[in-house]
Formats: sequence, C-alpha cells, structure tokens
Amino acid sequence: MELEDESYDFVVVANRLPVDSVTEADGTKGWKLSPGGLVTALEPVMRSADGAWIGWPGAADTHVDPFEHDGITMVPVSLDQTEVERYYEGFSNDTLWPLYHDVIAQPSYHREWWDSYVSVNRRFADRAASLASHGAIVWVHDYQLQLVPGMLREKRPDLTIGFFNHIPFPAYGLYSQLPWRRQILTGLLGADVIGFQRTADAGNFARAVRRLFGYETRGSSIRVPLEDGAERRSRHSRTVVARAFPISIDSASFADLAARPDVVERARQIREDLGNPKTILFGVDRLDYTKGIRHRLKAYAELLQDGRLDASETTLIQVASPSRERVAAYMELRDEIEMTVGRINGDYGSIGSAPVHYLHHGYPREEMVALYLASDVMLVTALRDGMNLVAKEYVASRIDGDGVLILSEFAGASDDLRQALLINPHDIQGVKEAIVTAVEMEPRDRKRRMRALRRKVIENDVAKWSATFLEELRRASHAGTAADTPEHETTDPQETNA
Ligand SMILES: O=P(O)(O)OC[C@H]1O[C@H](O[C@H]2O[C@H](CO)[C@@H](O)[C@H](O)[C@H]2O)[C@H](O)[C@@H](O)[C@@H]1O
Ligand SMILES: O=c1ccn([C@@H]2O[C@H](COP(=O)(O)OP(=O)(O)O)[C@@H](O)[C@H]2O)c(=O)[nH]1
Repeated sequence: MELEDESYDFVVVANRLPVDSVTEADGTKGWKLSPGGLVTALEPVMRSADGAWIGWPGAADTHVDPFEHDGITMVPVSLDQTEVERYYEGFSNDTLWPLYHDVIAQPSYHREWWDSYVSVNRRFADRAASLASHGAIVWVHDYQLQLVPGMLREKRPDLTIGFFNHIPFPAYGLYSQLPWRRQILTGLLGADVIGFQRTADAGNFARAVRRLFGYETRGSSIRVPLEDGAERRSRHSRTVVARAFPISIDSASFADLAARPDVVERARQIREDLGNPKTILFGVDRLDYTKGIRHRLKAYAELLQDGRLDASETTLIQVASPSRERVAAYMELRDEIEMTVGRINGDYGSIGSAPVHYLHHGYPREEMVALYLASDVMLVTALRDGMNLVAKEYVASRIDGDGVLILSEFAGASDDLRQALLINPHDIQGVKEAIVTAVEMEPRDRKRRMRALRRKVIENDVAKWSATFLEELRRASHAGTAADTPEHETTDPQETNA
C-alpha cells in the first residue's frame, strides 16, 4: 500500500522532520537523522511506536512524498520561500521566539507574518487530520504550531490531542503584547493536554487564560466552555490539563557512547591537540542570543585580565552551531561574538595557544560526547532556555563521575540539576566566581556533585518524559474531554480582562 493511503494511530506534528537531506559522493540524495533538541528527545519514542511524523524538510520549495527512514514514517510538509521568510524566520523566530524568551531581543509584529503563520498551521493541521486514524493520538510540538490543536479539534473531534511547548511561556505582562494573543490561546486550548517545561510556564499560561478569557483554572485543570456545535447538546465544558513535563534525553545512549573506546580516544586526542591544557572549559550552543554566549565570554575575558585564570593553562572551547542565519538578530550576534573571540585571543593568546577555541559548526553526537569527556568544566549560561538538553547530556556522558557543570538558573534544566554550580548569567561577578570555584574544586567534591546529578538524569530520561505525557493524554482520552458540568465562575474574577 502507498504510505499516502495509510492511517496512523500515533501522529507527531512538529515544525521539522527529524532528518536532513544529504547528497552522497556519487550524487545520490538521501536523508540522515539530524541533531537538535526536539529530534533528540522524540527519536527514541517514534522508533518504538508505529507512528508517523509530519514536518517540514528544512528547505524551501522541497516537495517530497512520504517515506520511511530508520523505521519512522516521515510525512513532509512543504513551505515556499515566502512562507519560510514569514512563518518560520518571521513569526516563529522573530516574533514568538524573542517574546517567549523574555524579550531578550525585540520581537517584531507584522500582520503578513501572522497571516502566513495561520495558513501554514492550517496546512499541518489538514495533513494530520487526513493521516490520523479514528480515535488516534496526535502529539503536536512547539511554538511554531500553536494553532494546530484548535484547528485539528474542529475537523476531528474524535482525536486525542496533546501539545508540548519546548520553550518558555512568558509572564502575562509580556504575553499581552502579542496582537494575536487570544487566537494563540484558543489554538492551544484545542488540546486535551498542554505540556510545559517548567511549572512556572504552566502557571503563566493559566494566568493568560484567566486574564483573557476568564476561564476557571484549578490546579492543572482548565475548564473550557463549549459554546456551540454538536458537543453542546451533551456537555457544557471540556477539561484541558496544562502542567509541567520536563523533557530529558536518552541518558543510556550517551553513557554507551562515552564508554566506546573510539570516543574515549577522540576525547584524549582533543586534549592533546589543544596542548594538554590544565583546564578545558566548554560551551556548546546554537548561535542564539538566548544562550548567554556573550556573558560567558565576558566573564572568561575578565578572569584572564584579572590573572585569576592563566591563558597558558586554560582553554575555552566554544562551539556555536549555525542557526536561523537569515534572521537579523542572529547575524548581529554572530558578528559580535566573533569580534569578542578575536579580541580575547588577540589580547591573551600567544604563538601556539589561543584562550578561546571557537568553532562555528554543528557536530554529530559522537563528537559531542568526546567533547563532553574532554572538558573539565561545562558552561551553560542561558539567559532563558526552555530546558537545555546540553546540560543533561554532559552529565549523562560523564560515566567517569568527573567534570563540573555550571548551569544558569534560567534554563529549565536547573529545576532538576540542583547540584550544579547554579548561576545568574546577568551577574558577571557571580559567573566569574563560579568558574573559579569549578576550576579549583577538589576531586571529591566534583565527584559527589556529579554522582547526584547523574542519578537525576538517569532516573528522569526521555522515555520517562514521553511515557508520562502520553499517560496523561490517554487518561484525558478515557475520561472524555468533558464532564457534564454546570456553568462556573473564574477562580479569580478580578483577573478577567476579556
Ligand atoms: O529548528 P530550529 O529553528 O533550527 O531550532 C532548533 C530547535 O530549537 C528549540 O529547542 C527547544 O527545545 C529543546 C528540547 O525540548 C529545549 O531543551 C530547548 O531549551 C528549546 O530551546 C526549539 O524549541 C525547537 O523547536 C527547534 O527545533
Ligand atoms: O554541534 C552540535 C550542537 C548541538 N547539538 C545537539 O543539539 C541539541 C541542543 O539542544 P538544547 O536543548 O541544548 O538547545 P536547543 O538548540 O534545542 O535550543 C543537543 O541535543 C545537542 O547535543 C549537536 O548535536 N551538535
């Protein structure tokens, strides 16, 4: 049977397919699994479920039929060049991304970007509606597709719909800037279960729902009145669950890689190639203004300037993988970071030694693990980050029980990883003290902290994350989305601002 004709009991809808197109040496085209937070998180789940993944192949005007890759059915949705500019680079990454990350960069509001966001969300929703079997579970992901749950519920009320937001959900004072704030909430409330990274994000969402619609929220439940349509006959409201489900990683696979002799050898070689410095500090991020790369470089440069770190025995490896390169804020950030790196190396370097080893590349997982193993101190200094899987990967890879994690309290990962050296990245003096503490930490203290961190990451892995989310979703589906409830008041009527 053609894949097109099949229907699926489990459908993932995400902005990106978990594959990148590759051209082999002989010119043939193929696909390979791509790195990235969402892909890393969902790949193991999809392999074990017989499901389909609907997503964009990552390049404009790419029309590809559904195909199978590594046991996952891929269903490409194509975007034309204007949609890439307006829906992806524009509304997703120049409106929602900065707004949801506490306006670290200024969001732009353009009506034509919004129109494109609506029509692309409609395309994804239509595709999911045509592929999902009767009563299927559909799991929609992330800020690019917040309208899909509502659109899908209208077309297919038989489905159980989950939504997971991988990035923060902002406080109402910021969210309320969004000219389309009501439409986005309506879209999200089409889901049965809405997952967030942190309890604070779920709280911000519930507050926005109360302020804009006056709906009652109690604990993690939100009562959404049914206004018209067939469901009205039997019920007055449906219950939507909105709560935190902190995402994680496939911890065991990182530990396995860290035990592989070739990866261990590669870690040794990295140290040797750098001249076997006494201390290697490591940062790896998409080149994004949310990651606090500038703050990290500033703290490091000041420590070299103060003489508290010696450039002849310390190296910072900074991998900044290319991301959203056509969005102006990202281009400006790249210029700024590369200028700063040049300045630090110029000021504190010498022949044969550079205090910052800067790499503008994306690396495969094996190399990531070798880098994790090679480094003494891991720097995660995000100004705001939904979770930050890198922090968890570092811990999972340190099967030797060594290494120190410096972690921003503004990354979701800090909720779980309390034994890291927690920092406020805006407090440069605090970041400097944490770096010195990490560099000077006694082996016993390092191992004690790492042991506690590893326990957390091993216990709470990505399999547990998806199982917990899907269990909540199934519960919602068995309960039916609505109870025969009387009309109700808002928990806090003064918050209503409809
Ligand atoms: O698809 P891109 O525009 O190239 O961006 C890559 C991904 O970045 C974001 O990652 C988030 O999800 C991670 C996993 O939950 C989380 O750890 C991290 O804190 C988030 O920033 C984005 O949410 C994804 O949709 C993008 O694919
Ligand atoms: O060169 C790189 C840089 C990053 N990553 C992966 O990209 C993901 C980044 O996820 P994170 O949650 O830290 O941040 P995001 O980029 O999703 O905001 C992690 O799985 C990294 O291992 C990678 O494979 N190669």
